[in-house]
Amino acid sequence: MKVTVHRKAHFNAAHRLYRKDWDFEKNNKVFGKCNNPHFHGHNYELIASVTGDIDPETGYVIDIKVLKDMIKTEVEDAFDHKNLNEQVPEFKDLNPTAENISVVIWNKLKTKLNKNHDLEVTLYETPRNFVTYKGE
Ligand SMILES: Nc1nc2c(c(=O)[nH]1)N=C([C@H](O)[C@H](O)COP(=O)(O)OP(=O)(O)OP(=O)(O)O)CN2
Ligand SMILES: [Zn+2]
Repeated sequence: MKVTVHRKAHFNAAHRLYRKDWDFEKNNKVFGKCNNPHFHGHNYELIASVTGDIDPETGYVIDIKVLKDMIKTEVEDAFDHKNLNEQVPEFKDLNPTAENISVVIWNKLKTKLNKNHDLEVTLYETPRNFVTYKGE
């Protein structure tokens, strides 16, 4: 019997969507206003969903406090109030789209979870734009 535990979190971050190997015109054509060199920000909302068996002793799939602390260390402390392109090493050569941010978050959290836990990340870039990634 598998149960999924969800934890919400949020962070504010700035980014610019562009490729360093494309000129400004091509970046503008593909990424539009998101290519603004002065960057822009989003209030990202994250849902980390951990699936596993209920431990018969504790009744937990995972202690939510543990998940909360993990998200704080791996995501909030690393991304909150940062310029993703310039201050977060994972995006030095990786466009910080919602898709890529979700994969980076998934990789960071997955290494901290028990092997028998499955993880799905849902990342809202805006209230209407969101992505999901579960490591497949
Ligand atoms: N597939 C993706 N498409 C876009 C991404 C992304 O990460 N993945 N990101 C962006 C920009 O970050 C952009 O800033 C999105 O915000 P916004 O322009 O506010 O979004 P909308 O135009 O959809 O706003 P609405 O108010 O919902 O119309 C663009 N594309
Ligand atoms: Zn954006």
